[in-house]
Amino acid sequence: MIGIKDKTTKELLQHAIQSLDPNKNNSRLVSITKEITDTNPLQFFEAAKDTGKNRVFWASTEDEFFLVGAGSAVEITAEDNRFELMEKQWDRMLKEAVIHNPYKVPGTGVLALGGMAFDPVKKRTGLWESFRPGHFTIPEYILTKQQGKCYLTINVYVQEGDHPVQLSRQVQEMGGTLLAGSKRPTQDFYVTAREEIGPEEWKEAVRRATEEIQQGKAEKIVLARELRLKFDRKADIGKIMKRLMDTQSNSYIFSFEKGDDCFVGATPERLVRLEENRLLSTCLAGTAPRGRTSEEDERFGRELLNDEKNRQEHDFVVSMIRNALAYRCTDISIPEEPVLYPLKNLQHLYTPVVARLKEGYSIFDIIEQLHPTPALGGTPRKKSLDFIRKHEYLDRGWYGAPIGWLDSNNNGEFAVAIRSSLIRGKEASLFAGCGVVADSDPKEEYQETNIKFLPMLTVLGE
Ligand SMILES: C=C(O[C@@H]1C=C(C(=O)O)C=C[C@H]1O)C(=O)O
Ligand SMILES: [Mg+2]
Repeated sequence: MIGIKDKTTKELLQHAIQSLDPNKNNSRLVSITKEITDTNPLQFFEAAKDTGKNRVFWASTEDEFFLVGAGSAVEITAEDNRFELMEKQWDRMLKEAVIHNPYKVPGTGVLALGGMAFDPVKKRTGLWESFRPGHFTIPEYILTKQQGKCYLTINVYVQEGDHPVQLSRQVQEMGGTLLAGSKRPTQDFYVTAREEIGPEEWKEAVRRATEEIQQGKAEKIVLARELRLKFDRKADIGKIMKRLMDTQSNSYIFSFEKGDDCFVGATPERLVRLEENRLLSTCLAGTAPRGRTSEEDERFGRELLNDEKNRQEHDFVVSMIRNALAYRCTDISIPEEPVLYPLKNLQHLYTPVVARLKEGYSIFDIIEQLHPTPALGGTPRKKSLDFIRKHEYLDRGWYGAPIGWLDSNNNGEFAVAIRSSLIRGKEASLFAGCGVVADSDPKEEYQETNIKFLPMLTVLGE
């Protein structure tokens, strides 16, 4: 990794191209970050559509933190053994990279955004054909907005024979186009059909899961189902992101676009945040609706906090995360009791986790260790995954899996991709699941998934 101070784009590119070793790997990433004037992330996202580039959007609404990426400078992908292979590709790429980033702000500089399949073992269907079991993109252009300040990062993969003057003009022009925003009006679209996939079969699977749990074969199994929508025209992703931003607070709002397919959502569930060695994780499980009045809302909240079944769902997550972090972290701090985590359509039990990551471990190690937590898989992990593979009538794809970003300064954040939908042109698949424990009632769990569909359903026009 080479760091250079105060150079122009042209000079940096020139330097990088000249430094290529023709006898070795004759290409490398050049990454240049500049602070820019205030820029609207959604406008940048829209402008990127006009350029025909694939886009990625990430917002942590709580911190007013935004990342918007356009295009792709480097792709990191893996099928099997994905954590190790992706980390190797990331490290190798960074070693060769020329990075000009004087700011060191989390989420600037060389940054990979992406995600992975929930279960690389389960047989895939055509639904998720555009999404690999592990896939990160280092976008060509990244807008970072953090604490009111905006940064533009340009990532270029330079090769021998590249012309620095031309290349510099080209990337600066494109940067300007993206920062100028889009004049194109967003497009309305309407739901024309709605289909729940196998609701009766799903309830039956829940019943079976409770049986297995009562027989002591597992303690918790999370089962998910799908709801399909059809639209009168292609769904406008920019419009969906805007609506999610307007309606879903306390969430991570995301979109990963691959051609006509796009995975979008607003998830409240942090898996891990790393700032150098300071680690945060979250236990989020146990659900109640929001009340119509503040009295009703408080009553639902109180009942949730005291409900044995929901507390059980939650506690499995807390103990698993505690154990998973034990070897890799010090100073682990977890409160004894959960608190409420209110969202627009529902409320959850929430326990925050704070720790320090030990030297020698990376965010990849932590994700590998944590995924899937009992919030999305179950307890014990292997037993619950076996049950899901056998009885869940759904290709989860990236639903329920870690999605997020990491940068070259050991910062990163990953969330669990729930409250989400895969948009495929004029169609959408929505996903929602429930933690099934010994005394789960299939009808009630079914109702719980109905509420969990709401954040996406409402922004898709239902
Ligand atoms: C599986 C989902 O959510 C998970 C299940 C919960 C529950 O059953 O109480 C609550 C939050 C998440 O851990 C989902 O939203 O699809
Ligand atoms: Mg539940």
